[in-house]
Amino acid sequence: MPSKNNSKPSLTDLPAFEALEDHYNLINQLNMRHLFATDEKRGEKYSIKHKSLLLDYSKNRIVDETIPLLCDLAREVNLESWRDRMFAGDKINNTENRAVLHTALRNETNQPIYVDGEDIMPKINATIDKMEVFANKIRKGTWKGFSNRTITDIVNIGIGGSDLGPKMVYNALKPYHHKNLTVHFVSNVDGAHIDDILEDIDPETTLFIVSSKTFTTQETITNAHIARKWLLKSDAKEQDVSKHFVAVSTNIEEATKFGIDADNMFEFWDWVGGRYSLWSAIGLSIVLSVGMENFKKMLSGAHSMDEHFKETPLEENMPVIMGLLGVWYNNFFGAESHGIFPYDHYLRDLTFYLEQADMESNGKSVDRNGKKVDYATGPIIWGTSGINGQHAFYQAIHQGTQMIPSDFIVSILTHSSHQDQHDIMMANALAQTEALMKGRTLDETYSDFVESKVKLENVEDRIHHMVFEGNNPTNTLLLTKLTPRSLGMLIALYEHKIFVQGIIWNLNSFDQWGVELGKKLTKNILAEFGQPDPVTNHDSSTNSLINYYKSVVYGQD
Ligand SMILES: O=P(O)(O)OC[C@H]1O[C@](O)(CO)[C@@H](O)[C@@H]1O
Repeated sequence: MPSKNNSKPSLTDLPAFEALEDHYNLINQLNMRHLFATDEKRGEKYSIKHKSLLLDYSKNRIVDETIPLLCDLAREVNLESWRDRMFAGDKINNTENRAVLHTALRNETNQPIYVDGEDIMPKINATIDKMEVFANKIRKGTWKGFSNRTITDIVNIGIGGSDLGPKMVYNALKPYHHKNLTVHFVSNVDGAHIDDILEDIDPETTLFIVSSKTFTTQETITNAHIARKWLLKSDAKEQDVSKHFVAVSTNIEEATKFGIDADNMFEFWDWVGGRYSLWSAIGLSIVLSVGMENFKKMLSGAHSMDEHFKETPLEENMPVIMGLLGVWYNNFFGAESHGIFPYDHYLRDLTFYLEQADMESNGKSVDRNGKKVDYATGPIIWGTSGINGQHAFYQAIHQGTQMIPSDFIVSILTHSSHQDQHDIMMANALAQTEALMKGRTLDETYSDFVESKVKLENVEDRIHHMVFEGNNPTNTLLLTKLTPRSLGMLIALYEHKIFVQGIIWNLNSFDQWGVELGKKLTKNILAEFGQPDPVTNHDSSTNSLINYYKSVVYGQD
């Protein structure tokens, strides 16, 4: 058994962490209501603007000393040097010996970035050019299917990072879609998912993109084979497959084995993590839909957030502040989850995307040296469209026993023609963060009744149910308008927030070993479904569940 390098002190032993503990003990009972009442400038003071993105973090349980102390912690763990190493292409993904360079994919400056002595910018640019040429053919209708018809439907087959990012962006950029192209996303290995889509499309006018970093993911490869068979059940012949299938992968060998032409392959590289890959060729479905010009605007927005992250002092740095506030609640207040609530219909998939981005990155319990941590790491990320959440789970945020820090994300200008509806949504978002911060005291609850003149039976018994403690932390992120550029900024903001937290927690945020064991056991169980005898080699629960399944489906006892 190899020994672990335990020489580095734990996060909780660092002087800056201990200073934060003392600070927490001093201020954790303070109420934000009081803090707002005693500082008229609080809202303005605790906000950061970067281009069209405004972060108001004033409704957090902080005082003037808090952010500097959190920044001391960031400095003590060398956040700035880790950040610079990431941008420079150092192999900071130590368990896979890989660089972490999704930022290179949006490196507008085109300054060389080296991996193993090779400048990677020329190959990034070549792939972008290849994507553009291909996308233009589809978008202009010059690429023809086997029966000489133009393509009207794109099906992206992928899962995890090869699905969530492109799907989230596709939905977010609806106003920029090509009018004659619809993109569908298949991820689930449940045949019902692909069936639902195949039912609505025509093999003569459909293009499949098989998107898989590894090209070995069971769900994706299974779905890709189903799609291929479906195509060949029409009048299409083997030689027509290349007109209807393209691949996006780092594994050219496997994609070739699947039967995809080299001309129809769009490459990316092992220094792009799956959940950070929407900026790469994995974004092909986005380019097909919104065009390369808009895709480049999204890259440019992300690049501007990269520059902000690299160049702004920690105390005014948006991703740093968001990351550190998360650490404040996680490690000091004991919050276990973090809510993401977009108040924008087009951003409805953002939370799902961030669940993977955040939890696959920082949901870890050993540090980058393999040592078990003795502090909390990545929180549970959850949420949905805010306005829907209000009528579902906000009850628990307002009056439950758990602290749930959350982000409210709102676009000021709407793409919709219904300004009155947009006003309602905006007012709701602002009202929620105000209510979460302020709460409503017992006295105020009484006065509200008196004012409203509502006669309630047994007010005395009920009144306590109507009190809101408040003091619930929120961030408000305002986008001037949801555009390719502001979307790029927003996504990069969260990527860097996750990075900041990973560094504080001393994690490798760029591997995902936690997904492997389940994949391995799936293979064993799948093989056992085909065996005639009952299985006995698992625990008694798994044995009986497998045997029950086999008896119902295959009639085996
Ligand atoms: O793009 P691939 O290699 O098919 O992987 C899909 C997803 O599966 C994972 O490896 C998890 O199993 C994710 O990290 C990744 O985004």
